[in-house]
Amino acid sequence: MNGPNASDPDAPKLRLRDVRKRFGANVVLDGIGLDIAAGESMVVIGGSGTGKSVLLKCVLGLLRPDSGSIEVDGAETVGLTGRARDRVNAHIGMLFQGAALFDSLPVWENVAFGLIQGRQTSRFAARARAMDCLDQVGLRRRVADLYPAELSGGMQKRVGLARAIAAQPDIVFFDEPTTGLDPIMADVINDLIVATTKELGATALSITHDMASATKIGDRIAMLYKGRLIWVGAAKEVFDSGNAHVDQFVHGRADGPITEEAEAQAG
Ligand SMILES: Nc1ncnc2c1ncn2[C@@H]1O[C@H](COP(=O)(O)OP(=O)(O)OP(=O)(O)O)[C@@H](O)[C@H]1O
Repeated sequence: MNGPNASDPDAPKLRLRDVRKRFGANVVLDGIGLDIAAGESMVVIGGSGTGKSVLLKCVLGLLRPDSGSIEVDGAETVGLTGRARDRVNAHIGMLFQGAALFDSLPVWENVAFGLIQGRQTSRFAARARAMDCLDQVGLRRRVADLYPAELSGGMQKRVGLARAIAAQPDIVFFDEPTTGLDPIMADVINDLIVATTKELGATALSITHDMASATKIGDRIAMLYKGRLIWVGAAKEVFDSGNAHVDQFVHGRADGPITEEAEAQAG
């Protein structure tokens, strides 16, 4: 599937350049640069409140960076509004933290929501596509007519994943996809994320602080700390990065430079 501007086939799928965002005195993103190749899976890790969600919202256009550039398929997206923004976001699927399903709609309509709303797909065709997606995430067809409240947390995540892939996006965002799941269910969801994005040939951008998830779904990992990406490398090298901050974070150690700097700042 072509992106919103397929004129530059050599451009990375996503390119961030010197992206900055502050809220008053709180500098959250302090010059983020990152290229994500087509078909690549990039995971951004970082502690609570480091700005992972702000970064994702900037790429989606829900927040406008103060400065910097965010290109999709070589075309600038910062500042796009209305239909131009919708055209970019039509290429993006999103699995929200907590799945964010509509309680009042049955499962299949949750999955088909974007197809029916944005793309004028008939309800008949949308239901058929929803059924295929539910199959892909391992949910039985009888789940289609249940309501989200009738499902376990793991099943709700599967429905959220089915919705994220329903429109066959070429970019998929995963916002803390394993939060709230037990380790076994988290691993099932990680496997499904890998399988479904591969099947689509999609580019993936995920944010998480779950290292098991990051190393399973990421080709590369970037660590966000104090507004900057302090390390970007192959996922398999993250436990051996040679960076003391990354080391403390990925091993979950109470002691280390992150704690020392936080204490110095507080006191
Ligand atoms: N709309 C907003 N207005 C003001 N401040 C905001 C806004 N959105 C985020 N922030 C601030 O930006 C910082 C980063 O928040 P963000 O939610 O991106 O962190 P995070 O890394 O996603 O954290 P977590 O892992 O806990 O979800 C926080 O200090 C937060 O208070």
